[in-house]
Amino acid sequence: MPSKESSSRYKRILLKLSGEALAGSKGFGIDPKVLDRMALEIGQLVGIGVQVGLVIGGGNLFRGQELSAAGLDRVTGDHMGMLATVMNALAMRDALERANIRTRVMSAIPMSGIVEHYDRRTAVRYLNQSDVVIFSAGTGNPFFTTDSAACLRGIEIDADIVLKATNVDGVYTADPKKDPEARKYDVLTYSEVLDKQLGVMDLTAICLVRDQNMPVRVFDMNQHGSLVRLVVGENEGTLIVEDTEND
Ligand SMILES: Nc1ncnc2c1ncn2[C@@H]1O[C@H](COP(=O)(O)OP(=O)(O)O)[C@@H](O)[C@H]1O
Ligand SMILES: O=c1ccn([C@@H]2O[C@H](COP(=O)(O)OP(=O)(O)O)[C@@H](O)[C@H]2O)c(=O)[nH]1
Repeated sequence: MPSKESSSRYKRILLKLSGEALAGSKGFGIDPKVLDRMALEIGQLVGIGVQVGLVIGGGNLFRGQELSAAGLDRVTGDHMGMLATVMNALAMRDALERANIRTRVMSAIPMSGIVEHYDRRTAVRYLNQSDVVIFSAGTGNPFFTTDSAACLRGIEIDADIVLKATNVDGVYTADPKKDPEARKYDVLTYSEVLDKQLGVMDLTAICLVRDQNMPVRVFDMNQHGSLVRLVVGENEGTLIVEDTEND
């Protein structure tokens, strides 16, 4: 294994995992095999000295918008979605701890006896002692997404980059699942994402990272080893930054 500090281009990252990614091929719920593989890859980062903050979505269990379309009150649906992210966080903590990786779960919604309430200074202290910190319950507010939560927490903890692990291998000129002609970008600016309405991340999240100049990389974590490869400097996925000239 490479020596600490030497091989990583980042000291601290915020990794966003979609809830769907945890469901594996089943499409719903949590696949323990997927959790174990992700824990392994996250453990490799900790092993080379990277501090890891994690935000996990809830789409494998509940999404407020979908529940609302089915007739539920939207805010109630969003509360259910946020609670789903706490369940995913508990499952991920379990997998990480089984792999001997010290892990903390914090929640934006107080949940005494189950997880700690989110506190930025405490989170940074944990990260500095190499604990993985999972930020659950999104932003704590309805009408937001876990992409926004990931960008928010990434900015708050002063991460070097927000890494969005999703089910496509980057940002394309159009949705690659619908347009076979779509071409992948290696790098693009926040303004291009907004102007071209590239739908890989919600606009609230993109505006937040643009305003704080926080780089984002979108990549496919289903490709084994992609997380470690990009952290050690390989060109995985698509980088979104302020100015593509200076990258
Ligand atoms: N221009 C685009 N480039 C890449 N993916 C896109 C684009 N437009 C839409 N998508 C879709 O965005 C999806 C990923 O975003 P999202 O569903 O928010 O991810 P997650 O559930 O991982 O948060 C992909 O499944 C992809 O089909
Ligand atoms: O700050 C937040 C984050 C999430 N959610 C709710 O939690 C659900 C699950 O999150 P998301 O859809 O972002 O999960 P992912 O698509 O990443 O699995 C969302 O649909 C919302 O209903 C919310 O209300 N506020």
